[in-house]
Amino acid sequence: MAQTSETVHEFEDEDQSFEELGLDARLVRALLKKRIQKPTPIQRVAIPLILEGKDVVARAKTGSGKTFAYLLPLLQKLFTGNVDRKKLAPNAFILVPTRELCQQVYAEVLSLVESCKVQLKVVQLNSNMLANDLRAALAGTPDVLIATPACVAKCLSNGILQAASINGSLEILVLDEADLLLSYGYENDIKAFTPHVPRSCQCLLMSATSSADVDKLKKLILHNPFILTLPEVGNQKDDIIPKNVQQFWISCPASDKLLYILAVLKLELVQKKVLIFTNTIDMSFRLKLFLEKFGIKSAVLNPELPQNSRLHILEEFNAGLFDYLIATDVSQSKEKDEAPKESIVGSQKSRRKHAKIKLDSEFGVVRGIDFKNVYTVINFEMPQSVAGYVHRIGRTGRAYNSGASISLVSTDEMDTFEEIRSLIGDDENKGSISIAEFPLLTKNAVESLRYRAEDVAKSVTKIAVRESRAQGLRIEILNSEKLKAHFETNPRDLDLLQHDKVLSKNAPPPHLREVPEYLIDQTTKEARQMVKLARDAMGNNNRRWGSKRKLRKGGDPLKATASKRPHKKGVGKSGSSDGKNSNDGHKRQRKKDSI
Ligand SMILES: Nc1ncnc2c1ncn2[C@@H]1O[C@H](COP(=O)(O)OP(=O)(O)OP(=O)(O)O)[C@@H](O)[C@H]1O
Repeated sequence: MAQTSETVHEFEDEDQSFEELGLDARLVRALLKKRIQKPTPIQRVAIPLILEGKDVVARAKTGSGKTFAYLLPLLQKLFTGNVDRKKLAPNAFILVPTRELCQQVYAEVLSLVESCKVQLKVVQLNSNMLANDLRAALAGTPDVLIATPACVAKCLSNGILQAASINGSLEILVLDEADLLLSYGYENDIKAFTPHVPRSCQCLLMSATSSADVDKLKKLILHNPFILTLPEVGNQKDDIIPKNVQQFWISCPASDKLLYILAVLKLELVQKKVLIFTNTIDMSFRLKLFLEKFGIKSAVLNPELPQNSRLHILEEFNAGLFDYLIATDVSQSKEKDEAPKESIVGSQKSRRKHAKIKLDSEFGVVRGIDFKNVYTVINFEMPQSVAGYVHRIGRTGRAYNSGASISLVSTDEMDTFEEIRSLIGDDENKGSISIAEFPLLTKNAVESLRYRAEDVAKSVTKIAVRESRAQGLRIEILNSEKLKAHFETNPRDLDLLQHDKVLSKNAPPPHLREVPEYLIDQTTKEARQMVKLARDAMGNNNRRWGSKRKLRKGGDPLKATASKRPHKKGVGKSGSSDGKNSNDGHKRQRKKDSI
């Protein structure tokens, strides 16, 4: 396919409104309902080009609003164009790498279509659906299809979608998270599909990083694309992480990671909500069990769980029903390659009886998923690539909200970390872009918790992990069935199930729920107080674009202290204890705006 490209460098008017970009009034109103007033830079450039019918390759940072950058003009074209009611295949295909993303994009499209009160049929398909269900979903030919490439390939090979129909109907094709599509193994699926994409079809390719894979896709699919590389994105190596995310790291032995994360969380040195990444499912459960002994409740998210549960966990976390989510990033672990693997449902005996449960190869929580209001991302285990790091950190600081990340780096992980650091940019002059040592955690603070942490860590044995993993899975399978039934009648009910249930057989001992004041040194107390003040100053709400509300200057303790390390004086002994544990008083509330 022909390959001429044009690069857009300048994005003049920062005050341009959605109307000025040529967006339909109905869409503008729908956005206002979501409290979205002003376009982001990528939206300012991409929307007019897409409305003009240009092929576009857009590369912009994580969380920069790429989804609306293509969705808004795509929907407008379908609203205002002459939709062919007799067509035999959808007019628009949106291909994404994971089911979670399918669901997320689907929900976004549906809410816009509903708000705009237009007649458009939208479906999402996944490759787990039976041929009959796929056929039923495609009956009456939807206008927009959201699916993984594997699912489209399956529909083609089963004759559920006809190549000729696609060729006759497809007007817009979007490859979202293009930097991922090939690494998720969809190359053959995409190759099976592209010959049927008509020459006239407008193709859009969205990505957060540039890579050989993106180039490959570009060559495979696009005609004369406009390549959008935002000035703020540029080509510099250090600019792929939003500037509003402060990155920190802590050096610690692998065997002390539980102790360090306990100190960071229990001493309240970071802001909530917190998203913690591990590389294996077992490690997620180990961490969950460990933390719950100290009264820190968390939910785990991994590819072993049924899809309903995964979606529900994401919804609940986004709605603010719990503050700590431990996500297994299988893209960074061997577990990905081991799928399908044996289930660990139940005991050894019952395990033999159970069929194998596959890890879901279309699972992905790291990339593209729009976690709402995550302030802190913690790499409990380091990702194994720079791209993995960028996408994990990109789960905070979304939509120009502020955020922070902390990577716990052991000696074994130092090489990877150095590589990440050199690619992300880590020199003195780059200020907040560099990955700084986490300044709020003192050696004393860590040591004060060592005895308790080591004691508890010993009790979280391999068997305990296995059992709780099996129990967690059992609960979620039950949940999943309930969810299925329940959501048919109450699609928006979030309160049915609780995903951050305690899995330990024994209730957490009361004395571990509180850290006695005498154990906390003065520096840590001050750091904790600063984090609390910052949280109060922000109302624990991250800012949105277009909002007049700004962070109080110097209100963020990490910014204030990133450059100066705390003095490591002796442990302050104070007999007083306010004994407050934010988890204990945590109220399960529904936050309306983030559903
Ligand atoms: N113009 C806007 N003003 C305010 N918020 C916005 C705007 N556009 C999008 N958002 C919000 O910003 C968040 C991030 O958007 P989106 O998921 O599209 O980012 P992304 O660039 O696709 O990120 P990633 O590369 O991680 O997938 C979403 O919650 C979205 O609702």
